Amino acid sequence: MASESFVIKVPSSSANIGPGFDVIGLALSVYLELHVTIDRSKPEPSKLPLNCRITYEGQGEGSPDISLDPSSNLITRVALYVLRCHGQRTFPAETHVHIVNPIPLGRGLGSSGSAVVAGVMLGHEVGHLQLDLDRLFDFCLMIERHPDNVGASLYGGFVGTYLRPLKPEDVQRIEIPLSEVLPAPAGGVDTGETPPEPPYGIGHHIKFPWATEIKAVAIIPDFQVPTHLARSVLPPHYSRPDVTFNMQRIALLPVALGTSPPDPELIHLAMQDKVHQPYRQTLIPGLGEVVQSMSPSSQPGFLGVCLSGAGPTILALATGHFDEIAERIIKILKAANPKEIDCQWRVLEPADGAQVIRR
Ligand SMILES: Nc1ncnc2c1ncn2[C@@H]1O[C@H](COP(=O)(O)OP(=O)(O)O)[C@@H](O)[C@H]1O
Ligand SMILES: N[C@@H](CCOP(=O)(O)O)C(=O)O
Repeated sequence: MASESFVIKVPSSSANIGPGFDVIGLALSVYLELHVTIDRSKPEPSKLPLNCRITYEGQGEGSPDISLDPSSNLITRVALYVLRCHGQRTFPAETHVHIVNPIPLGRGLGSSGSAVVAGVMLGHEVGHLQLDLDRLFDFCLMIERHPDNVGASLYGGFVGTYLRPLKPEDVQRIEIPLSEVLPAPAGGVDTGETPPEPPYGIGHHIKFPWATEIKAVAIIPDFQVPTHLARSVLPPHYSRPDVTFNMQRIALLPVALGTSPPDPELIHLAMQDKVHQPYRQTLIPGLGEVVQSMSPSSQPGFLGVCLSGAGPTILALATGHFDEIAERIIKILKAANPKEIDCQWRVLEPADGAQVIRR
């Protein structure tokens, strides 16, 4: 085959949906795309680093967050990890990856989870590896260590994710530091070593139904909250009443969001959380007030509200009156922020999982 081209399309996600911290995820209709071309027709060896050229358009274009060096870019580093676990040291000559990314970075809409899924699928496709989706999930989980956002982006829809009990030696393997899984820069000194392969069957998912009347209104402030920072403010231990509170709600949530017509009071109750949102309010001024002040009885069309992923995006679920809901939330966020902030908002739908499109 002289040349090959295909598109990898991966949805964004909203993780947690209130009480489902590190468990529940919803794939959303904003998509990261990789337009990949492999030109095998040139007789001489490729002069490209790692045989790969990256171009990029979209969120964060030109910023240091998005490297165009294949040994540093998150997507191509992840692809190289998958390839190297299968005895392939570089991309096939000459590989061009054009990234089109409308997912805002560091806002809690799963940009990094989508990038990891896209990277795993890229390695899988260019290496012609023939792995199934569950094995691809294992690779994603060696990098993004919580399964909710990558699970939603890989499998699509509204999902519950969980980690299987692993053998002691496999537990040690999934705790290998990220720096060993994805040495940076990947193309620096190539020791020729095979990186640590994921154990089989690390994660699992289950798809929940989603009532078609329910839309997701994403209110996206114009500042970033890196996920590692939003995780660092969480306590190491929780009180029994707080854990019980979340377990009671998480037992309701999939049924509440899958039942048509939706019951606004039940959904509002089922989206409450005491495990992560109260602690993250310190990073997202106004979050507490949004959660406490919005209710179905005072806001037509409104069902419930939560922090999207690690934030700062706020996700309201609603059946209508989207503009009024978004404007009310934006007003609260603006009033609570000491600095002037801007917010964009969008009405999104649940999305299908990651796909490879060949024409
Ligand atoms: N398409 C992409 N290509 C390369 N790197 C990306 C891409 N999307 C996200 N990233 C990396 O992930 C970081 C954001 O990750 P994170 O803090 O987890 O926020 P988010 O909530 O958006 O996932 C970005 O700063 C960037 O380094
Ligand atoms: N469960 C994680 C999800 C992080 O999602 P992201 O979209 O912010 O990357 C968390 O809440 O930390």
